[in-house]
Amino acid sequence: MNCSFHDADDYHPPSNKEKMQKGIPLSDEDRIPWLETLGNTLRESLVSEKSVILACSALQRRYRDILRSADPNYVAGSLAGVVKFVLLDAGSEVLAARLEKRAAEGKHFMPAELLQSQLDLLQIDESEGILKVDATLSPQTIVNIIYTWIL
Ligand SMILES: Nc1ncnc2c1ncn2[C@@H]1O[C@H](COP(=O)(O)OP(=O)(O)OP(=O)(O)O)[C@@H](O)[C@H]1O
Ligand SMILES: O=C(O)[C@H](O)[C@@H](O)[C@H](O)[C@H](O)CO
Repeated sequence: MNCSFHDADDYHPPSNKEKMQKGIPLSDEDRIPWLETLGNTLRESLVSEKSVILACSALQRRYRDILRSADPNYVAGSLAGVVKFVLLDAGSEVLAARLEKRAAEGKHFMPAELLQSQLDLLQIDESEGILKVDATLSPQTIVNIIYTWIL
């Protein structure tokens, strides 16, 4: 897609990762500075009109607004800016199975037991215009759908 990519997990301070590893959900105090850092990272691309993709669990509208404010022309409360969101949408059973497999392979710090706390927080308002893509499709199909939507 000819743009830079960031994984939000790479921006968590060690204290956040240690907390999650112990099975303790993050609080807003843990998340807000992390989201502000992510917003600053996005802004570095957006100020020079470069496209950038961030993979991030921005579960709530207020978290997404911090990322929306990375748009140099952001108007508080507006949904019309350049920052767009895509939800990789799957049921809790699919997500649990994937997380358990990933954790068992020792590939990730996030234990599957934290899934329910994440789903409890997930809030997607239709008015936000977020693209929902079925995350059980193949990765290539998912990319094609997103690419077509973004163009
Ligand atoms: N479209 C897909 N089809 C089948 N398996 C998938 C698909 N997408 C991801 N997975 C699998 O699901 C697991 C979680 O994927 P991944 O680690 O990329 O998720 P993530 O979005 O980065 O999650 P997190 O937000 O927890 O970091 C991985 O084991 C991955 O192989
Ligand atoms: O805000 C949060 O609670 C965290 O960002 C989590 O969402 C994890 O980092 C992620 O799910 C693991 O990849």
